[in-house]
Amino acid sequence: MESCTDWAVQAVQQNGTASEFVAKILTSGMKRKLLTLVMINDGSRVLLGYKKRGFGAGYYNGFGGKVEPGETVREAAQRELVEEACISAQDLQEAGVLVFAFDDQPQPWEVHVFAASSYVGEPAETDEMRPVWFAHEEVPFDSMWADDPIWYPYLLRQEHFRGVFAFQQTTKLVWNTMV
Ligand SMILES: Nc1ncnc2c1[nH]c(=O)n2[C@H]1C[C@H](O)[C@@H](COP(=O)(O)OP(=O)(O)OP(=O)(O)O)O1
Repeated sequence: MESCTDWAVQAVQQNGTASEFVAKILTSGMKRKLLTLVMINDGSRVLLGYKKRGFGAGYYNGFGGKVEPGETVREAAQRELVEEACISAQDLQEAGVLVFAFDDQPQPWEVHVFAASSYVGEPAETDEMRPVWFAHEEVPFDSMWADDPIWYPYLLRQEHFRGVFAFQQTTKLVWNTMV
């Protein structure tokens, strides 16, 4: 894996930050952890999964996870969607990239977000996720990661986005910028 994305490092340097650890983590040349996130959007609703276990348990989110060795990011996105929601996207499009720096995780995370409007299969509950449709105006941000309300508007407008987010103690969002 490469060191952290240049645009994220530049964004932090140009905008400054209240959180010293963000600059330190992103400019240290530390390897990043690659993850995926797939958002199914039928034009008026999004399909979210209620995370039943593991990282982010208790939150609604898109479907995704770590990119495994030997996989492309796109292959990982398709695999995670099948594993977590039992569906396969037919029109997977790159929607944006999110970089997360944590004060309590050893590496920055780079999450590649994809959007799709059509799929094969029927969304079904798995060990990890319970899928639920939400109207665009009823997305349950109170039960989601704190960064989500910042980039969802771009996703719903189908505008490509890149964001950098700093979290303390895993879930407390302390700084962000959209690039
Ligand atoms: N802050 C934030 N906003 C939006 N989405 C996310 C975050 N943090 C996150 O981790 N995510 C997303 C990115 C991934 O899609 C998942 C987390 O993946 P995870 O379940 O840890 O990965 P898996 O590979 O499925 O893990 P195992 O269960 O197999 O260990 O949340």
